[in-house]
Amino acid sequence: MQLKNDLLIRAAKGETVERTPVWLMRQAGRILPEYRAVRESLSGFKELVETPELAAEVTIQPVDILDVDAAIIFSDILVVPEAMGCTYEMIEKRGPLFPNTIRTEADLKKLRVADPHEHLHYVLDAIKITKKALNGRVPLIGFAGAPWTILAYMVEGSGSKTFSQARGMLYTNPKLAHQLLRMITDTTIAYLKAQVEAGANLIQIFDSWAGILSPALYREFALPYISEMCDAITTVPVTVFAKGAFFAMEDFSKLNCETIGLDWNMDISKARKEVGPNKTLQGNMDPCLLYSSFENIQRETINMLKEFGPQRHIANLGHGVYPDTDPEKVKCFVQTVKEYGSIING
Ligand SMILES: Cc1c2[nH]c(c1CCC(=O)O)Cc1[nH]c(c(CCC(=O)O)c1C)Cc1[nH]c(c(CCC(=O)O)c1C)Cc1[nH]c(c(C)c1CCC(=O)O)C2
Repeated sequence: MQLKNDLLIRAAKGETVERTPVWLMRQAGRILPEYRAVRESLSGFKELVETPELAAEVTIQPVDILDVDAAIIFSDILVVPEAMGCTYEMIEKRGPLFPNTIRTEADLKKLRVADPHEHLHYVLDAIKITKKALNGRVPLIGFAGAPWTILAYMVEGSGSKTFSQARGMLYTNPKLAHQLLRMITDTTIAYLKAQVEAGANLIQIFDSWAGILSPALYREFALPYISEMCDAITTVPVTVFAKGAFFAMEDFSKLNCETIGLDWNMDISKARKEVGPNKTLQGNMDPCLLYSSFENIQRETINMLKEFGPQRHIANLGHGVYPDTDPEKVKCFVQTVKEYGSIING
């Protein structure tokens, strides 16, 4: 189906756009009262993720309410470990918890390379329902976690400031780490291909814990698997967002992907030099700006647009929007990009 608003796709491919496209990581979720209303009627987060009609509904909410240029399918990166046989619980106000972590050869033996059509059909169904309901209004983004970030949760068993168990495994049992990364990568490639088949117009890979690895570990345990994933997705643009990986920008320039996401720690002009002219950059406003006044949001957003320049930029935050952000402030960010993104282009 022809997209009515294809700014995101054209910007990703480096085609000329009349205005910078804008969306927000974690736009579907707790910032919206409409999301909380759907969520409260259910037993928990997982029920929402696993009920395709409801996942589709909350996917479309930010398109209607925030007026963003893309939808991102409502799901989680943790559905992949679950499909592999390592289930998680989402504990209210605390985050994910894996009752059975993967730390030994015996743990690994209990896992499988998942078949997305068998074990992740609910996400594929949600994509199909969303596409139909969107009727081409905006592109739909599919996503998955990068293998290192998924390993981090499977080994650690929960969120952590240091992920010391997971990072430790890279030194104490690199062979086991590579075996696990292999299984995650094979599962994720099949899963992303199935998302594209179901209708995803662009794929984003989230490497949320990239920044806790040394450059050497990142090159051994993270980059090769991301590179493989980029090579495997050939029919839609791919975005790689590796939070904190300022040290890997030159490596990213060689990836077979269209867009690199930047967090707010990264210097825009330095990243542009290192990534080169042939990739689109996405980001990178500090989510905390949205706690500030409307005037500040406008001013800083315009500064950001000027720094990135009119082409090969997708406006976004440098990480997911924080749950206690006022949706009116999000709208201000989106509207500022929409207004000034064309003036700067013109
Ligand atoms: C690391 C990571 C996770 N999940 C995700 C990442 C990568 C992005 C990042 O770095 O933030 C990705 C994700 N999670 C969710 C989405 C939905 C789509 C969107 O971006 O709008 C996406 C893209 C929904 C969610 N995923 C989660 C919620 C909150 C659960 C709720 O509704 O109660 C939502 C809306 C829960 C979740 N999921 C995860 C954690 C650590 C938590 C708990 C902390 C938190 O709440 O943010 C794992």
